[in-house]
Amino acid sequence: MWKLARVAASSFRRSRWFSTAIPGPCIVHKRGADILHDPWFNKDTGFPLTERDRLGLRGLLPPRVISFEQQYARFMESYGSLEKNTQGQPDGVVSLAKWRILNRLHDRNETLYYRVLIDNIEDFAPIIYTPTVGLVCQNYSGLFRRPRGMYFSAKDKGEMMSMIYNWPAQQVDMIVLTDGSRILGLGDLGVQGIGIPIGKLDMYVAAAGFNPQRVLPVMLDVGTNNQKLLEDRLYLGLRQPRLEGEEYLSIVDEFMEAVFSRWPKAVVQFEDFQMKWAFETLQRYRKRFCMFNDDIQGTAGVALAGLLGTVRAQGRPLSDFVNQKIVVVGAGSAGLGVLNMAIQAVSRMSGDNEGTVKNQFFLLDKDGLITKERRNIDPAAAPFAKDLKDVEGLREGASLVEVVKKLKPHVLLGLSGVGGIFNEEVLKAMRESDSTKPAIFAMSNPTMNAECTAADAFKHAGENIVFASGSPFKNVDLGNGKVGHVNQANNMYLFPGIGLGTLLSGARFITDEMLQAAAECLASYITDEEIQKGKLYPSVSSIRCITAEVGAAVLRAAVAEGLAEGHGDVGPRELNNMSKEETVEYVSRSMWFPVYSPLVHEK
Ligand SMILES: NC(=O)C1=CN([C@@H]2O[C@H](COP(=O)(O)OP(=O)(O)OC[C@H]3O[C@@H](n4cnc5c(N)ncnc54)[C@H](O)[C@@H]3O)[C@@H](O)[C@H]2O)C=CC1
Ligand SMILES: CC(=O)C(=O)O
Ligand SMILES: [Mg+2]
Repeated sequence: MWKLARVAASSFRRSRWFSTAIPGPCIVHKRGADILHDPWFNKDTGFPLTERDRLGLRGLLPPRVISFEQQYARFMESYGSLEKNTQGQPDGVVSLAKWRILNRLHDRNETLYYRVLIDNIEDFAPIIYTPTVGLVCQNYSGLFRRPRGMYFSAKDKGEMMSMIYNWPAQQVDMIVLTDGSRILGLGDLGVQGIGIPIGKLDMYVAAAGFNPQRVLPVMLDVGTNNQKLLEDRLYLGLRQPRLEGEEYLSIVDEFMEAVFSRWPKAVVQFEDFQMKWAFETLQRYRKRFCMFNDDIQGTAGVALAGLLGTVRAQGRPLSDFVNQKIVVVGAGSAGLGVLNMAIQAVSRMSGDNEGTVKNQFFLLDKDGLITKERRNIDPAAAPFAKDLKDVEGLREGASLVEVVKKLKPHVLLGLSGVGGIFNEEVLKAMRESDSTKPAIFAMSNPTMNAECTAADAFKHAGENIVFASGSPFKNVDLGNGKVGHVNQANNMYLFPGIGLGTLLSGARFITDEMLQAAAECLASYITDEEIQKGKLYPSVSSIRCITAEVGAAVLRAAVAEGLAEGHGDVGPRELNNMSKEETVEYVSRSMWFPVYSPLVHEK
């Protein structure tokens, strides 16, 4: 407990780098107890006496004023005690207990909540984001205490244009939307998937400095095909099968029209939609609204940055990327998104057309290697299907182990959602890889759905590998003082910067060039020295700095394309005149940082 409090105090000081010296006032339209019950404004015992007088709070709180620093230390002490008291209990029980204590703070005092989150992001991201958020979604109906975000259901058809005005904030900058149909690797969780937009937006606030008063998590409840949930008496969503076809699309259309009619400058992130709707909605909206699909586009950029890192880890120039044999396991929204972006990168590097560069990529789904012989092939996967003559010795539907043994790939990348499919035999086969430093990316979430554990990867594939996983694993002790470094290949390195850069640019659409700029920025963030230590991504603890760089790269790409219309007082001309460094500085300065602002009441 003592140790945690010490760490907390020092990180508290470190984080002040971001704070403004004198926080500006904040206008509040309520008084008295209503303020104490509003987590956006509540300071708990931290209200100074003068403010208590001004806002009608005198007598509603114990008399002593506790400083922000003291409140912070007190929370961290409680958290430390909880860690101590739950030692030895099952992981799931401990994680949910940690989530509960953080969630209670979130519900009560957002300023303090986001401050502890920012300062301790490496420790808390696994609780508010993957993997614990998966467990929270699975148990959401039982855990539910207070609503957060908005719920639009199939029963709200025709009402959304007015419903959107029920949201209390005047301005919304960032929306994360899900229909709950593919939550991490856990499948259809219906309305319970709301935990994902909430967790993603927590990362937006912590990593990109979005003002929490201007973010909105949204659940589009069109039913669920999860029989267990339909039969669960506590289930909080619509008890009906999912809408399909035009009926489904008309609900999403109505929601998008409603959002952009109230907040024309908002950015919308689509998250955890099942594959058919992920691609369809991206195509349908990306030229009409300012939106992107994180699973397809954010993941692709993070994976590409990691793949370029593996080329550097082999001591080869980036141009050697075109010679890497890459096996992608999982032909869903994430796997296909990665392939599309990687192929664009190779064709840019080689100046070759995309038809020939596809040769180095191999794609498997639940039925094995995808070749042109595949019956009823999904149209989105068809461009990556192999000609049998190009995979001599392999057959349509060849198993993963057959493919790895035959091809000796440089990279094995899993986005299948299936825990443990990189089994001992597959990992041992990677020892014969043609690479001097084979790479294993077990990117599926949450932890139990990872294609392999970090320990198994180093044990079976050898100590010489580079390893990355979607959810965090601890570094692996290889003995003799050696450490197998674990990277977290998760789209959280990019989506906050994509959202922030887009917002500040004022662009009406998110283009491939903006996304590519984000990926290239992340790829170049890591130094050669770090790469030599097996690091492909920077530490999560520096996520605000990374996001500032990524956001600036996205913003500059929008400016270069002539799409930037500016944001607030900063117009297109000012953006155009900013140097690269000035853009990073501008993005950093635009980040909200949690401090108690003086509250001023206005009727
Ligand atoms: N690390 C990260 O940043 C991200 C990770 N993900 C993870 O990727 C996973 C997949 O996501 P989506 O592509 O959206 O799902 P999806 O449902 O669209 O696709 C899953 C794919 O895996 C294939 N598959 C299933 N069983 C298989 C098996 N035994 N062998 C080979 N392939 C198999 C399916 O045929 C399908 O093509 C999820 O677990 C998700 O959490 C997704 C986005 C980002
Ligand atoms: C990280 C993420 O977006 C996913 O697993 O779906
Ligand atoms: Mg996702």
